[in-house]
Amino acid sequence: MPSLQLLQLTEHGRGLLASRKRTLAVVSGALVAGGALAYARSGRRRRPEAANGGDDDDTLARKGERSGHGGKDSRVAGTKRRKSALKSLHFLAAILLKKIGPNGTRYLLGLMLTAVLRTAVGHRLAKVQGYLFKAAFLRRVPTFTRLIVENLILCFLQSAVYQTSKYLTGSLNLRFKKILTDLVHADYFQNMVYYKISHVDHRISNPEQRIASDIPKFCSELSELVQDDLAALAEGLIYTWRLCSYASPKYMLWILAYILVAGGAIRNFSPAFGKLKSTEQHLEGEYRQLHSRLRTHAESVAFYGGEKREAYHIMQRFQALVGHLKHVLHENWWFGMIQDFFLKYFGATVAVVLIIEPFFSGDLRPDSSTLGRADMLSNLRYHTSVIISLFQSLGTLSISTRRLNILSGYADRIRELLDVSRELSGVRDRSLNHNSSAGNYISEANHIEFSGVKVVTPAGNVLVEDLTLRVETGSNLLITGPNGSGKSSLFRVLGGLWPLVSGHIVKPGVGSDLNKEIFYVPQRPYTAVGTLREQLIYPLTADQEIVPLSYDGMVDLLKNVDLEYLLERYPLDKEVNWGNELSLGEQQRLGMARLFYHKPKFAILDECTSAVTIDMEERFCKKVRAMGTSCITISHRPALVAFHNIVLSLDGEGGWDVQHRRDDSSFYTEESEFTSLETDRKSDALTVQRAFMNRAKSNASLRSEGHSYSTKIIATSPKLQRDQTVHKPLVPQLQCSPRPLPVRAAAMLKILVPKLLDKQGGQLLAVALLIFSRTVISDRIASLNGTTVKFVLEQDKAAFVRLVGVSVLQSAANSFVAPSLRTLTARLALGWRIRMTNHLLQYYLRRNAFYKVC
Ligand SMILES: Nc1ncnc2c1ncn2[C@@H]1O[C@H](COP(=O)(O)OP(=O)(O)OP(=O)(O)O)[C@@H](O)[C@H]1O
Repeated sequence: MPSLQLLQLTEHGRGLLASRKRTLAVVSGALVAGGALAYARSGRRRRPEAANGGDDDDTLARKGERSGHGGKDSRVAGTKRRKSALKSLHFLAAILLKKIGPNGTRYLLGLMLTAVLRTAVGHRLAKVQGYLFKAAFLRRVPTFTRLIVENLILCFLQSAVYQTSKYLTGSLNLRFKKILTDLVHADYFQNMVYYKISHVDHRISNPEQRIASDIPKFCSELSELVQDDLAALAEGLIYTWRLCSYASPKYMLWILAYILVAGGAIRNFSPAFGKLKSTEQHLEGEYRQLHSRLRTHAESVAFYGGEKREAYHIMQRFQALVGHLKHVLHENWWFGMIQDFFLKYFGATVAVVLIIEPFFSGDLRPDSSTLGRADMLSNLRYHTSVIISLFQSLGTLSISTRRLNILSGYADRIRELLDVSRELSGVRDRSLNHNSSAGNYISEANHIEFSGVKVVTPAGNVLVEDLTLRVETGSNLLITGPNGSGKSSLFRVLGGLWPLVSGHIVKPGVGSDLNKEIFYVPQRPYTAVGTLREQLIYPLTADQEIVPLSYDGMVDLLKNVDLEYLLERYPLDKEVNWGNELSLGEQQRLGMARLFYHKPKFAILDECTSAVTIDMEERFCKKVRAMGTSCITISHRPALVAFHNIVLSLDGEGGWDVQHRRDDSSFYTEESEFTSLETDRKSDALTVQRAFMNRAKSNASLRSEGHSYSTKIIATSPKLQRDQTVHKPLVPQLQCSPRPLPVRAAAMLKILVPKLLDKQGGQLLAVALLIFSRTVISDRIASLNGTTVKFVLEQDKAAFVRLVGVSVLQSAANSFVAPSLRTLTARLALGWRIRMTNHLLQYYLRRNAFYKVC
């Protein structure tokens, strides 16, 4: 803004200005025309893209956006969507305010206080800087020195208050994050909602993205908005009061009128930023999910050699994300031009008029004396600060709608997750209600009983019809049937993972987690990352143990399943990713040891011995029996029939039958009333049953031999001498000798800008050109401000009006250059992201690198 130095503009300078004005007008016109042409072209380019179709979410989202400009229906739908998103924002804001607590309240109050302090310090600084102008003009050195010292102190205070305000904003952000994350977790970890969301409900595609990314972004943007708006409110109020007290209130009214009209006009153009943000987060989530899937199934993909297929899938998702990001950049670009023009640059011209007007005809008009000119400079400096601060604060408040719009995009996704989680966490409660009108409920008893239970998949396929079966404590049930007949699904219903659609279930431990009384051992037991001890006591944590598991206890448990060598291989406190390091058989044996530790009343063994030796399977069954635990075993192995006194056979088409072992070891049959034609699947089930009957006899003779074949082999084999020395890893470790910085920078540059004349190089040059244009325009604006002061001193109204015209042109040029620069920089960043991703994926998906790095 005005400076003393600029007062020294000469006649020659004015001449130069006149010729430059023409140049500037031509350049501005060219830039605006170029911008309009580029916009029209990019709009045309996008249309065929959409016409080509592609059913990805991005295209759909864009279709939705665009159709919003067309049909009335879609406009109504757009308005409804926006309203619902804003409702979500209100909903979350109400929760945050309710749960903010004393600490959060302190942060909020602190932010209010710092906002007022910042304004007060800023106001005093504006005054002091005005006095500085006056002291310099009158050459009063002692006053000037005192003011410089005060100015320095105020600057320090301002930076201290600003940093405090940043700290408080960060703390408020953390508080918000904690409240929302706790709230989501409370339902998400209740009643197996985390399972139901992805396996049963399917309304929410990637909950982890919403929890780990949407919540932090929402909280960070909300706390920033609170800080900015509080500061803007404090500045708005204080500067309005000041302006009205030393000049006329009409200036304030003009500013307000301008901001309201400009803000209203901008709002009409605004794209649905909330929806765009929501789609962006959705696509980011899908892309990340594919990467996590690859990590989880790295071994299988590597064995199949499926990296090309995976790369294709990942790149497809990445392309959808990039397409959407480009669309967002485009929307930001054209909207940024309109917003910047009205609120920043043309607003600045209006501000200049409001700053200068009282010096031509108002209360601040200078007299011709030296003191009068000095006063005028001082007032001009102060008045400029007041008007600019008022414009800025009202501008900040008026763009809050746009920021709220973006926030509502996150809010909608978070609220959706909260609603679905809450709904799913309440499902169990309905079936726990004994007076359920539907007649389906779960109640407590010492045994397990199914009465008229129907098992239906989330897709609606009936697997078991009207099952009636009772398993007393002490008896053991074997469940058999062809693949996909619903064996595991029966326990999904028993455990409450799938809803009980009809019938009555009785089981111990109702209302608590499945594992308390009924312990589930799956085929691939879940092995959490942690120490060996943590695997054995899972899902308990050390502080939940009633009697802590001692080292000797661990040795006993592991000896039972021949895994004691793990104690030698892994130090006790070493955290290991057991799922990656143990074979399936070892993992199954670890799962058995876990069962021995928990000693539940009932154990559901879901093909949990499929990968261990027959000998180990027998030992396991005997041990479980000796523990007094009743087994409900799902298995295709006929050998296991000897350990069970009930066999339930499912045919996968709703039918079932139960065979009870009599004391004489023969079975009698109890069939379901549900009969169907003798299909292939039914005959499969019969074959399995027959095999059970035959194996039951042969197993009895085998058992009489005392020792199994494998036991003999193990007994005669020499004992393994375990070498205590530490072996060097056989897989070569990555050599990480750090390369010098210039070499790394050169390598990075080679990836990011391989050629100066390609697309990225061109963008880089365009950014440089735009930065240069911006500097030229800023320089012109600075000269213009100086010239303005000169015209005020000379009271040359005609020259001032001409200058305002030039200022409008400069504003137009700037409102093209600034958003274009932002967009181009963001496009450059996106281009580099694409390059880096392609470069990394090329190596990551080659020669099974994705498997090796895990
Ligand atoms: N989340 C789900 N949504 C829809 N259908 C499912 C879901 N989970 C399982 N199913 C279907 O339910 C059927 C029964 O599955 P289940 O896992 O109970 O079979 P199973 O008898 O244990 O088979 P297997 O012997 O192969 O382990 C299968 O056809 C399966 O495709």
